[in-house]
Amino acid sequence: MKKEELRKKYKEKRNSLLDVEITFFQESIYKQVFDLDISKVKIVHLFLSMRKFKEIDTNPLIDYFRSNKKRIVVSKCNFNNNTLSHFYFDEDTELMLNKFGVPEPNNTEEVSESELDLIFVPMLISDKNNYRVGYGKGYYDRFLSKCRKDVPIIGLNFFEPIKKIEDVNKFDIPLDKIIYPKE
Ligand SMILES: Nc1nc2c(c(=O)[nH]1)N(C=O)[C@@H](CNc1ccc(C(=O)N[C@@H](CCC(=O)O)C(=O)O)cc1)CN2
Ligand SMILES: Nc1ncnc2c1ncn2[C@@H]1O[C@H](COP(=O)(O)OP(=O)(O)OP(=O)(O)O)[C@@H](O)[C@H]1O
Repeated sequence: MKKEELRKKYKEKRNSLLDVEITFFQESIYKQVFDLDISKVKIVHLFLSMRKFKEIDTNPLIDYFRSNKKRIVVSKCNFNNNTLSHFYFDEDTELMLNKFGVPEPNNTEEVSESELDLIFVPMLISDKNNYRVGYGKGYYDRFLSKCRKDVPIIGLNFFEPIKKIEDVNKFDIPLDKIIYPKE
């Protein structure tokens, strides 16, 4: 299937998940994140969920990384050119919802892509080659192209990867790992 069709299909699938399913799936996803080796990581980039679209709640992961003395970085959307800028998200950082419903930090220090040591990315679906489909504006493809090449990029999703996204393009960057509910 192609991205456009996959976007529609997986938006619908996610919307129809029950709260109990989401809770169950998230527990499995969190456990797998807690098993990652983070000994060399200082700065973790995470997304803050669009709750209206039933994205994975990343708050427990933020708590986990903070309690392990990692600094958290989150993004702000630049709507004029579909790029992201990145800012520290500390315990006292205020958040405001942007026009997409994504929480964004207010008045904190900007961080360059090269400083990030571990990156978690949202998605609608991925395939067995670790390519992802997002909301189709290229925010994450532009962002990931600027990160250090040694940095693990980990996708989080409620759904198992499909066999193949048919219309992968030259901007698509494959992820290093996809975490989805298992066992
Ligand atoms: N939590 C989270 N943050 C993220 C992403 C994400 O998938 N999840 N993104 C991943 O790339 C970027 C945001 N991408 C988005 C692209 C489109 C829409 C969206 O709602 N589009 C509506 C039209 C909204 C409008 O223009 O007012 C639509 O397409 O119907 C939302 C987010 C950056 N931040
Ligand atoms: N690094 C880049 N430089 C210029 N254009 C890009 C880059 N990455 C992606 N694009 C463009 O952005 C558009 C959206 O890309 P794509 O369909 O892969 O989005 P997506 O990965 O589903 O969405 P998102 O990254 O927002 O979650 C495409 O037209 C693509 O050509």
